Amino acid sequence: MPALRLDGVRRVYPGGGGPGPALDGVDLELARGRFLAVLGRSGSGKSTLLRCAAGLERPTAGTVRLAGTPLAGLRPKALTRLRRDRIGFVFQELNLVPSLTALQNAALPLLLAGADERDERTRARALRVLDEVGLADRADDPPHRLSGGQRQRVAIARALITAPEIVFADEPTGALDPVTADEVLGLLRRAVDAYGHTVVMVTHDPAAAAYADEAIVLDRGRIVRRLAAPSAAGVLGALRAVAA
Ligand SMILES: Nc1ncnc2c1ncn2[C@@H]1O[C@H](COP(=O)(O)OP(=O)(O)OP(=O)(O)O)[C@@H](O)[C@H]1O
Repeated sequence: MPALRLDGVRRVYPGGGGPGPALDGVDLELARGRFLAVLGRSGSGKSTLLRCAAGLERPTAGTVRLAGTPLAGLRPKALTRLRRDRIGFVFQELNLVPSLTALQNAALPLLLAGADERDERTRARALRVLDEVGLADRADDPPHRLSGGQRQRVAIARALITAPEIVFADEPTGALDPVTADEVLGLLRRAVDAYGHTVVMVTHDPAAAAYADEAIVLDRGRIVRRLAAPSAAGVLGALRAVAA
């Protein structure tokens, strides 16, 4: 069963948006343990695709299935629970909580689900994911004592802590210098290779897309290119072809 499946997904913003639908009949299947990059020009529908796939927005038509579960059939509470327990998010707007330590930030999804912060198991799980991202020694530091790349690594630890079915990342390296971006991408790659996670990442950067197993290019809400084992040059060529 695929980790994610979209059939005929369409998203129209009533009274808003560009000239056509934000998503215009997207079919997509992503197997478990795969890393997908989503590219396309500004306004092509990347973030809308991510939000619909992650159950943050309901498509106007079509179906989204997460590990076989159709999201449309879920009541709001069940959808919230699914998002909390089975999906990891690395979104730029979902920043870390400044008053919490790295460890507490990483543990946040467990704490929100009712876990006790003083519980040794909660602490151990948070330490384990911080260790996975190479930050176990910074567990007690608040975000302001960490660099941008380290903060992004804490955000990845937080996304991984529930062992989610799928991780959605929206421009996870957009604000990072190339070397730090490379580290963060390497980490996402390792999460897939070493721990079997499934990752969907929106990016503008062909070099970032080269870390993925597959890449898709959107144009006006449609998938217009699919690349297997994408190279940076191949992705750039596909983006140029779409722009032409
Ligand atoms: N909340 C909204 N209300 C109205 N229109 C929207 C909304 N969100 C997105 N749109 C429109 O839908 C289309 C796709 O937007 P989307 O944000 O998915 O593009 P994107 O490819 O992620 O762009 P960018 O690279 O600039 O982030 C655009 O025409 C946008 O104006």
